[in-house]
Amino acid sequence: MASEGASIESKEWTLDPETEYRFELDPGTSLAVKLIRGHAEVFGAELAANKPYLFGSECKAAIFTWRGYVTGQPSTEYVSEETPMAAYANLHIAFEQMRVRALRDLRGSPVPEYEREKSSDPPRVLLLGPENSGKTTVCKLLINYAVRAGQGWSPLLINTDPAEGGWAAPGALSAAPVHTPLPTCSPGNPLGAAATSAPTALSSNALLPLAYWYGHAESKRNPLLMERIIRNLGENVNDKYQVDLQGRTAGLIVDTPSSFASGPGSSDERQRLIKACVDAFKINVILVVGHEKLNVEMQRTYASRLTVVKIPKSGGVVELDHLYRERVHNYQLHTYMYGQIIPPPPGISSASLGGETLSDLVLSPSSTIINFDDLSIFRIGAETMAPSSALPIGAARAVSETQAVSIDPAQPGSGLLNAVLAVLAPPVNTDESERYDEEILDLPISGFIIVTNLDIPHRKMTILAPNQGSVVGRTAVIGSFEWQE
Ligand SMILES: Nc1ncnc2c1ncn2[C@@H]1O[C@H](COP(=O)(O)OP(=O)(O)OP(=O)(O)O)[C@@H](O)[C@H]1O
Repeated sequence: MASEGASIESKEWTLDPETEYRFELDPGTSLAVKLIRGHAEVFGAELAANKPYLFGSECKAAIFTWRGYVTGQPSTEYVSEETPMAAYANLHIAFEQMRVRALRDLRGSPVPEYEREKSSDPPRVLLLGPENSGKTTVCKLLINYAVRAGQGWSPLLINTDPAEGGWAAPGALSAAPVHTPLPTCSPGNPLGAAATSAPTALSSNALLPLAYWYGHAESKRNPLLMERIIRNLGENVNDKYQVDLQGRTAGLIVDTPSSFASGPGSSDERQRLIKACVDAFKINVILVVGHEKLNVEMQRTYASRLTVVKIPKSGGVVELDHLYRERVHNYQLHTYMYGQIIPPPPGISSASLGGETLSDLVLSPSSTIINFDDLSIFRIGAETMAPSSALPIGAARAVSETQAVSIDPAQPGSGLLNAVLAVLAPPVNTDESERYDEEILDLPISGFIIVTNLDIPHRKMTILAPNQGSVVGRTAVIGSFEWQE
């Protein structure tokens, strides 16, 4: 460990093979990491040598390495010799073999005798686990290893955790083919940046996600809507695979919310959502992260038709509390509008964020005044909604969970001020006879806006959007997320 100059606190760590340096950052602090010698990776994304990498926005992560050099002041830092990386690497090898068999089958190449009995299905993996079990991290790791395998795989990463945000704002469920390793530098961009909110010339930003708007952080708030979105994502994935046969061989990985594994919601609801994922994405492997009961439950339900594997939880996964999760939602919305801004620690002038130059990641949103009538705004279901199972026997809902209710911005209590709105893509089919009542639920998101001011007397509102594109005539949907700068 060595100190470097008066203004910065720097330390040098020498790590043994298969150990990791773990850190947790406090609000407002950042960390720069430079690899001096050997190989190192952050959740599967390799670090280039002699190049400072920045981490910020209360990032919690680990660098799995042989030799490193660290500058900054993490609130918690330590080296761990106990990691489940060997088990995760074995999983990756098994998935890689499945991909190779799928590609061989597609190309009609000869199959060796000892592999004749094996299936030629690519890995389509569902990750399940309780809160803070490291599901998202395992997904990222497995995707990054696949991308780095040098075979040109672009597996699909599907995020069904509405609290995660993924490539869109929190509240969205999304899917994207991943071509380059996903960086981890801030929880504001947990899965790397999407091309829709950042310059497309950057390699790690070339992600083009398909996203649907759920609008809430908890999946139990509107399970019917969740299920519908999962099925919509599944249909799109299957349509893609119909025409992209080679892309199909890379497989897919589905991250899920912790409420699928445990929690207060009813067990039937959980099971229904898991089944929706299994069916929609034609899952053939379920990975259960460190949860014995869920593993047994999944073995009982699915072992006859697919593989269920229990995998160890990493001791490095940090217990994230409610307040931290709220701050992360704010970071995500800020990042969506303004790009990824992390001031480097004192003494560090040139650093990169997940491999990209700092200045390339800054965006300037635009604030525009529009008329109330320029935008049709809807809410899906009622504002406060008890689950159907909690209604008195025989009682029916006034507004169903999947009904789109129009919102009048002029009404006091519309809930629009500071609300995050998802602007939906226009329907592909403009033929009136083909329109249907719940069409709005099946339209993907084209972007997000925030209502920053309401001028009811003049029937005008101010909106903040990441670009200057017009939203006049578009349809937007509100959820339960709010954001203020
Ligand atoms: N080995 C590790 N060392 C340090 N931090 C880690 C490690 N693995 C995961 N983390 C951190 O722990 C936190 C929780 O991990 P992650 O988001 O993967 O869990 P999860 O099970 O998906 O969470 P959720 O409860 O939101 O579903 C994240 O901030 C992640 O970066």
